[in-house]
Amino acid sequence: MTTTDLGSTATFASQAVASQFIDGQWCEGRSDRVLTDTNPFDDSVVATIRLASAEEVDAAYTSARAAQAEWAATGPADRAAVLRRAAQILEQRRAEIIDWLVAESGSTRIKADTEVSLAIGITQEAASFPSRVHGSIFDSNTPNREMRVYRKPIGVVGVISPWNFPLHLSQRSVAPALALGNAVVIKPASDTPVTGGLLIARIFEEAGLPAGVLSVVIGSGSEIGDAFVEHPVPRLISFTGSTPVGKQVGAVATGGEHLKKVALELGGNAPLVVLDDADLDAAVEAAVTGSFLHSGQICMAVNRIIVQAPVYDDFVERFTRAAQAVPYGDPFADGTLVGPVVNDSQLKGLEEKIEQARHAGARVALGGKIDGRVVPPHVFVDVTPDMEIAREEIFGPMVAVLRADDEAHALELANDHEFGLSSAVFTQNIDRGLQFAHRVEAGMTFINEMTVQDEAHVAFGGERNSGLGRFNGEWAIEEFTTDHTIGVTRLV
Ligand SMILES: NC(=O)C1=CN([C@@H]2O[C@H](COP(=O)(O)OP(=O)(O)OC[C@H]3O[C@@H](n4cnc5c(N)ncnc54)[C@H](OP(=O)(O)O)[C@@H]3O)[C@@H](O)[C@H]2O)C=CC1
Ligand SMILES: O=C(O)c1ccc(O)c(O)c1
Repeated sequence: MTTTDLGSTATFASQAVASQFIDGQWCEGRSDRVLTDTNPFDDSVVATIRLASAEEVDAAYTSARAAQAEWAATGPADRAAVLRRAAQILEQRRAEIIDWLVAESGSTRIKADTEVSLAIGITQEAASFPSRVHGSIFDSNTPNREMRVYRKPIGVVGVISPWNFPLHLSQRSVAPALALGNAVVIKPASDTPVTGGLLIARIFEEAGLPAGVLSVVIGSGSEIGDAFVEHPVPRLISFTGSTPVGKQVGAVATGGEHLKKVALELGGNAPLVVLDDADLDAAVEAAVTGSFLHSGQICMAVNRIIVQAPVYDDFVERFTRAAQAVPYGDPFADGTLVGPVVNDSQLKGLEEKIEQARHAGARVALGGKIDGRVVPPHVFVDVTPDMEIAREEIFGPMVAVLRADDEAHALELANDHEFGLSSAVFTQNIDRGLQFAHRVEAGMTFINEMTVQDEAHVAFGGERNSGLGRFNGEWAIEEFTTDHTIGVTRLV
């Protein structure tokens, strides 16, 4: 049972949130479709929301454009104060937010608590941005002229977020964009309209963000997605989700009538490499958490464990034993690491992956009976790189273990996929680890740590089909601002 009544009243911070939030108003959508938002563990209804039509998308962007100039002109200290208040409110309402994340997205309490901390971290980091933005002045080759480069907000940012870390993966675009003087419209995933957007609206409403600067439209990507992306107002679309949809969003954003920037954080297929001099206890612990936290529904999750031959059998035995002890089931229960997957579509995909892996000849070192949407941790060993379980993003509580003949073969296996987001290598020789890490084709590589890492002041993002751009810290300042060169000539 949750400690917060999340029935059809669907409230957060004493505000009914089962609606659209446009230009500072909580209002009904005008689509003829109603979204029934359900708990993936027990199918209980957590909210019912009439969806937005393209008209609401237009109203949200129009109000954002109208409000943005005044918000950008707000002093840096005042903008920073709103972000700091939002971080305080996130902390004050941590328990209620955790209940919402568990009920709406099937998050375990451990993961939900981590996600609230991540969202607070990026909000606090964003609060430092207003005073960190600066321009440059250059001497000119033209007499009596000065060349000035002003760093300005982009204008209006459209944020499309996924269901796996709905609060944080919206907030890590929304908070920096707002802090830097932009206005924002969020379209959260249909599985998580409240934790992916409407909670954020309520938090910034309470923090004193002026009306219109932030709006949230609830609608399905297939119905309003193109209208949301190709609208003339947004100057940047910040998308987090699958690679196929991300490519589609990128094509619409750059191929439509109104060209705009895109920031894409897409899929992953993280390798965790165990070299022959690794601390196996550390490698096992990191591989378990990295593979099974949030049922593996993380873009940085360990999908492949690549183990150098001399330690392969020992690692497989220890890892399988540790995976067997992973608590799975009711996400409300303290200690659960593996709760339900988010919806039947994801469940079907995982059932197919299990069959494909068995059929391809992978040995099932650990499995179990699926109960509802709870998939027990699965470990496939003796996997070869040609198998789909090694090539495709898994996004579930399962992992493939591959044997490497030597270090060079381990690197070849680690890079043998289309993605390039996160990765890890275990060795007790740091210089060996660094040399290996530099040759991994990824945006992030961790030596002697699991692959799921995110620090608000450090570059986050991927290479190849894992996306375009970086989040966090100075990289977010770059992403959510633009340069305006102004030449100043004094007539003599
Ligand atoms: N890198 C990451 O962090 C994540 C990766 N994934 C990957 O995506 C797969 C499926 O997850 P899912 O959530 O369905 O991811 P999707 O990529 O399908 O959805 C992500 C977001 O994009 C929206 N969207 C869908 N179609 C369009 C469109 N044509 N134009 C604009 N926006 C659109 C979705 O809205 P709606 O929900 O209404 O469809 C959602 O808000 C997972 O199996 C995993 O591989 C998923 C989540 C996070
Ligand atoms: O894309 C993701 O799955 C994901 C999850 C957690 C994070 O902190 C993050 O930056 C990305």
